[in-house]
Amino acid sequence: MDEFIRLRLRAFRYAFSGWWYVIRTQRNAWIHAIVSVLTILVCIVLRLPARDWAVIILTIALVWISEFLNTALEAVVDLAMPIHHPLARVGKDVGAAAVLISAITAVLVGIFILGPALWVKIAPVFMR
Ligand SMILES: Nc1ncnc2c1ncn2[C@@H]1O[C@H](COP(=O)(O)OP(=O)(O)OP(=O)(O)O)[C@@H](O)[C@H]1O
Repeated sequence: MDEFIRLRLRAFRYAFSGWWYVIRTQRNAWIHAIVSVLTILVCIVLRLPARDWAVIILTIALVWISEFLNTALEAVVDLAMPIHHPLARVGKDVGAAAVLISAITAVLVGIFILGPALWVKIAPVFMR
C-alpha cells in the first residue's frame, strides 16, 4: 500500500512538473492562466448556476489540455526532427490549430454563458 501511494505521488509530481514546464516556456500559457483566473472570479461574482460552472470549467480545461498536448507534440517533433521537414511542419501546424480552435471555442462559450449574466449586472448602470 505504501508503495502504491509513493508511486501515485510520484506520478502527480511528474504531471505538475509538466504543467510547470508549460507555464515556464509557453507565452500562451500565461494568457491562459490570467484568463482562467479572471473567468473563475467573474463566475463567482455572477453566482452562476452549477450547469454553467460545469461548462466553464470544461472549457478552461479544454484550452489547457490543448496547450499541453501542443507543447508535448512540439517537444517530440523537435526531438525527432531537429532540421526542417514538411511533416514536422504539419505536426506543429496541426497542434497549433488545435490550440486555436480551443481558444475560439472558449471565447464563444464566454460570450454565450457570461455575456447575458454580465449584461444583467451591467445594464442598470447604463439605464440610469
Ligand atoms: N522542424 C521543422 N520543420 C518544418 N517546419 C517547422 C519545424 N519546426 C517549426 N516549424 C514551423 O515553424 C512554426 C513555429 O514552430 P515553433 O517550434 O517555433 O513553434 P511556436 O509557434 O514557437 O510555438 P509556441 O509559440 O507555442 O512555442 C511551426 O508551426 C511550423 O510551421
